[in-house]
Amino acid sequence: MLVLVANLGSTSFKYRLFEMTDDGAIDDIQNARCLAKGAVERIGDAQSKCTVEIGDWSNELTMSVPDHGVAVQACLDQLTDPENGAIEDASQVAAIGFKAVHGGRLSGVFVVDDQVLDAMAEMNAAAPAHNPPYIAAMKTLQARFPDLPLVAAFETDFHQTIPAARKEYAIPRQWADEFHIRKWGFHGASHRYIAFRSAEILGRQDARVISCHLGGSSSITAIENRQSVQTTMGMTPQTGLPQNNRVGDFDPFALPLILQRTGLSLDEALQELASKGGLLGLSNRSGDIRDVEQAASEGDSQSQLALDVFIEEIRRHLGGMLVALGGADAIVFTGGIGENDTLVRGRVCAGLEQLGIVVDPAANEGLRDRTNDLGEASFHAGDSKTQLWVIPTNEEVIVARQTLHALKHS
Ligand SMILES: Nc1ncnc2c1ncn2[C@@H]1O[C@H](COP(=O)(O)OP(=O)(O)O)[C@@H](O)[C@H]1O
Ligand SMILES: CC(=O)OP(=O)(O)O
Ligand SMILES: [Mg+2]
Repeated sequence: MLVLVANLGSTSFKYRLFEMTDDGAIDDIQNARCLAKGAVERIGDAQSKCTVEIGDWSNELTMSVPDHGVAVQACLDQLTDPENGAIEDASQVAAIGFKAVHGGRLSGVFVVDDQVLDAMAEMNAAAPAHNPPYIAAMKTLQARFPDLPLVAAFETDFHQTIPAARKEYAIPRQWADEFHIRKWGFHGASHRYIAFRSAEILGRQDARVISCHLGGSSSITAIENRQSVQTTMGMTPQTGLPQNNRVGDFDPFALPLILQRTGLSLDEALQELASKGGLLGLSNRSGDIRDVEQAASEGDSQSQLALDVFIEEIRRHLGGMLVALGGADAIVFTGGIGENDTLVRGRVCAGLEQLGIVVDPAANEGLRDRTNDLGEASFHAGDSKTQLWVIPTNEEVIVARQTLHALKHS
């Protein structure tokens, strides 16, 4: 059975086509053969990088990809390309699984129908960078392939195990009960993959792991017994760490002042916080950490500050996670920044020897030369009580297994 997985990130579009030969459990992450994968980075920029790998054939090109709709179309064209494609036409695919973000009252895995689309649309204002492109992509695909099941695996699902004391806001009770205002948490597919994969690497199911997913969007999750017990994102993916261009944690009582002084409406101010905040707002240059680091190294003080705030926020939350878990067996870095950014990893883990966290700087610097075939490597010193790892995330395999599970059991 072929399952196509679509992952629409805040800055990217990624897809993988899997061949699934079983109907086993969601945690059977080694049991899915990837036939094709592709990605578009820096969506919306003049220069988006598009990569594709199908069997032995691979290609990379730079072009303008203005939005996720164009990216989804390009993926279908690549997959069905008569010369290098993986399939002749989309009817060979049994289902498309989506790494869907916010379903509000719906948290779990669902075959997409009007009710699912309505629940997602109710959350458009809460997840403006994510839900509208997902809904658009789902509607386009529904219209084009009416017989093809679409499955939404919501990111919030993995965080259902967080205890009440760590997910309730201190707000009037009625708002929480009637409007589902609480910390939902996101990046569930990525943190779940890290939970399963780190348990395999550490050889224990009961490990205490801190998963740092740092990318266009970033969040940290504390994991115990392969379950989420604390996370940084809240009611919406705007909260927690500063994101590429979204604000992160912020005091709502600053809003009246902003409205008064700028003359913006509430909607306009929220739109700015969700598109001109984060690394972009702080640096006043770019939401991409590669640009921010480059500018900081050339002496741009605002970019340096953006980097420092990002790192301090990661460390603040890391402290909270370490206390929640009573210490960690491993800290894992993943996502576009976590997997690639030596400087961020080194600074996040620096000076924590008293807590039993000791970096091997040479191992961190030379990590790329030591990875296994999944791109994984550790960078802790021999006397570190906590292991430090880079584990490239594989959100798509989690969604593929969830999709298979939903099809077999719906
Ligand atoms: N080589 C690199 N060094 C540092 N950061 C990188 C590198 N490659 C990608 N990134 C960062 O990763 C981000 C994309 O991460 P990703 O997890 O793919 O994002 P998302 O799914 O949120 O769109 C980019 O915005 C960029 O800042
Ligand atoms: C919250 C979320 O899913 O983030 P992204 O896909 O942008 O990494
Ligand atoms: Mg992502």
